[in-house]
Amino acid sequence: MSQSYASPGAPLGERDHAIDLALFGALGDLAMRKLFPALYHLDREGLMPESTRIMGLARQEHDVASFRQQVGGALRKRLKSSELEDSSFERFLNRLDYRQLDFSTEEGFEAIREWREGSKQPMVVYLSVAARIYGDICHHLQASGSLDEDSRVVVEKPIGYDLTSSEQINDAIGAVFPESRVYRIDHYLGKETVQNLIALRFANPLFGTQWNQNHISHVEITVAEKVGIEGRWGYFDDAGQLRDMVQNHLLQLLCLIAMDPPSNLDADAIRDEKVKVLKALKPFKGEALGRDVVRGQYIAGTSDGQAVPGYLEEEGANTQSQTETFVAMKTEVSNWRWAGVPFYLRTGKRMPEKLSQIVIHFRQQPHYIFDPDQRDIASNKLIIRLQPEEGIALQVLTKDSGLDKGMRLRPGPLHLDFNSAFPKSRIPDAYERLLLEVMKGQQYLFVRRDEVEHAWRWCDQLIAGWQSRETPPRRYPAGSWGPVASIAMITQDGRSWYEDY
Ligand SMILES: NC(=O)C1=CN([C@@H]2O[C@H](COP(=O)(O)OP(=O)(O)OC[C@H]3O[C@@H](n4cnc5c(N)ncnc54)[C@H](OP(=O)(O)O)[C@@H]3O)[C@@H](O)[C@H]2O)C=CC1
Ligand SMILES: O=C1O[C@H](COP(=O)(O)O)[C@@H](O)[C@H](O)[C@H]1O
Repeated sequence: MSQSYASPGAPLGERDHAIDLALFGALGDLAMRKLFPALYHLDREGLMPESTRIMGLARQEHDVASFRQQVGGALRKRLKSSELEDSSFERFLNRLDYRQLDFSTEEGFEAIREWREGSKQPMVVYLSVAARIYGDICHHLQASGSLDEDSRVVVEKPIGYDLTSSEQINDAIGAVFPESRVYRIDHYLGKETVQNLIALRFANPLFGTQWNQNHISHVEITVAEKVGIEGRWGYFDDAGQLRDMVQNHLLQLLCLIAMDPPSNLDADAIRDEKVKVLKALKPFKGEALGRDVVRGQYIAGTSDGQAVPGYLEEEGANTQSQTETFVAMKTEVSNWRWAGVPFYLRTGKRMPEKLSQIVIHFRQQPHYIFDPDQRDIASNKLIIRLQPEEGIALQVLTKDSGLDKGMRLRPGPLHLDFNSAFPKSRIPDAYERLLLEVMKGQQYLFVRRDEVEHAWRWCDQLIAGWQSRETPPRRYPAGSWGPVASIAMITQDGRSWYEDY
């Protein structure tokens, strides 16, 4: 069943979307850093109905009091003191319950059925654990009679390691939950600016008419991370930056830029269009692999002026690893709208700053009448900044002011900075929005099974190409913008990565 993107429902705070949330992996990194703070904010802002209950589940021994204390400590560490009002804090902690459980065996799952007995609100099962145990948990929930026809499941990325493993995981989830009740998280879809992309593209005729190969010369998507591996070497080294970031976040951003207008704002209408883009992504063949893709791995360098170790010196590292911590590539969406328009993607760990942005470069005027020396700057750019400061800027050309300047052009932004444009509204974290949509039963911000699988199909052919070539990743110092080859890759087309704002 598809869900409406547009239907606003009743006013905030009055909607009937109370749930019983069973949070598997409640003591893990994601739960403590992201999920509990997001749930707390929803509660504090009056978006969590009174009867909502939250059950934490994990392997460690805790009673309810010590679990609440642990979550309370995590909230205090992560939230501003102005966000921690006593009444909201107490109310939120009082919603929490805890059961110690080993997810790999059925024993103990009846505790969830007992917790649910008599409850009239739907259960949301949030699997904040490694994907390899999603199937076991779903099976045990069903076998213990804990589910009903309204129960939903939320699963984290990455779903699998390649197409085959993702199909196995999706089959195991699908044996218990129909697709209409599966919420696959890609937290980039919950970011404020990503939401705005849909509004920008489909509510502004100005862009609607220009959004194709006749008017756009190329597109850049950069997701640069300042952090390194953050103690997740074991997970990351099996994955690498392509599986960790490109397969999901960057391809989702690319889909939202490249997709055709959906016929309406229903979840499936949007997802159908995204799937068409994924199917049209050009595979890398033959020499394109060496020419259009750059893999990198960071070596020791600096971050914020402090010395930091290289990837192979991180805690727990295997010193022979060839895993990439950086990828840059040039790809194309092979369809009528985008034929001949390169999409340049790059993402890496230990880059100089945290920066996620999309830059749409518009073509130059067909006939140019200004100073020939300024030809390079003479094009419009639309810059969509996801983080750190969310905003949208349209770079336009005006005349440089001053009597001595003649008809000199000057690029300048028409700039919408969300923080200054809407100073009273706090920009919510992606997980707040996603959790609220799960509570409401809206699927438009979640990834459908076929999207995940088409994305894997495309990544698998790239990884197979890498494996057949056996080329080691190129080194780049921590604190730099990646291997020089990634700059050469775009320069060979007479372009450069956009680094101003
Ligand atoms: N952390 C992040 O920033 C991100 C995480 N994700 C995804 O979110 C999910 C969770 O990640 P993360 O929080 O980092 O993982 P963690 O390993 O930090 O947390 C997992 C939690 O699940 C518990 N657990 C694992 N196996 C069992 C079991 N068999 N029985 C009972 N409890 C178990 C762990 O308990 P114990 O500590 O006892 O092992 C721990 O509480 C993963 O799918 C990950 O890929 C996605 C994006 C970002
Ligand atoms: O999913 C992941 O995302 C984070 C980056 O997320 P952001 O919201 O901070 O941009 C990344 O560090 C992590 O490796 C990856 O698993």
